Amino acid sequence: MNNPIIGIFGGTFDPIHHGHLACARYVLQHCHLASIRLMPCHLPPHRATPGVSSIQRAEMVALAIADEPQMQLERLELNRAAPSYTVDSLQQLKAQYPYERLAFIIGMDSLQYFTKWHKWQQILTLAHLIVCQRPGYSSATGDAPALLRQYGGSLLQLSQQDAGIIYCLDNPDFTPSATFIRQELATNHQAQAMLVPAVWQYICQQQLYGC
Ligand SMILES: Nc1ncnc2c1ncn2[C@@H]1O[C@H](COP(=O)(O)OP(=O)(O)OP(=O)(O)O)[C@@H](O)[C@H]1O
Ligand SMILES: O=C(O)c1ccc[n+]([C@@H]2O[C@H](COP(=O)([O-])O)[C@@H](O)[C@H]2O)c1
Repeated sequence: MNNPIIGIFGGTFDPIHHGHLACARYVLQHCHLASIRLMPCHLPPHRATPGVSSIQRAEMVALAIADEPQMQLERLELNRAAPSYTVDSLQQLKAQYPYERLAFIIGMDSLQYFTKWHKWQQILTLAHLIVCQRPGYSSATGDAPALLRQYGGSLLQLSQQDAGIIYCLDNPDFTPSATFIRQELATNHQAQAMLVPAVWQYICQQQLYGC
């Protein structure tokens, strides 16, 4: 009997939106994971530091998943002053949960440049990668084809191996992006349809994103 797999869904979550939640629910439904831990990064490695603090982004994640029993907030990157490299977080999680296997969840846009990530080969020794399709991004471009030739595998392989499988989901399009939401909030002060109501209320109360 293999050890259970915990999903780790890292993100800037600036802010968390229905696309993130739809991905996480789809993964839970299709990959038989024990649970998913949503892990907001403190200092994103490959983009500018967000205007909204990591504590506020984490509070929005907590509000968004309050009614999702299989999802938890993972705070470990919030306390690290260094760039939020995934390899460091997975190492820390492995030490914390020695009997569990890990799967790191990303969108297809992230797979496109995965070989630029810090110590990316080591990431694949610590965890599987589960990749959600994302509108506008294809498995035929960027780093994806070479990575999938070398590491691509089935759900059965994912369930049987400890780490190192890249498994691509066949999910429908989940359209929201945080960039679009930030633009809508700054220009029209409207983006409720793409946000959990409690997150929308938090954004209004804290006057984030120009609201
Ligand atoms: N709609 C979506 N469909 C599939 N994957 C998504 C979607 N939105 C986000 N993701 C994935 O979730 C992870 C965290 O995303 P992130 O917090 O950067 O949100 P984002 O919407 O991509 O933000 P931004 O527009 O600021 O880049 C990334 O791996 C990203 O690919
Ligand atoms: O470790 C890296 O080099 C690395 C490079 C880019 C992104 N990541 C992680 O990937 C997740 C999604 O990143 P982002 O920028 O799309 O929100 C988030 O947890 C980041 O810390 C990690």
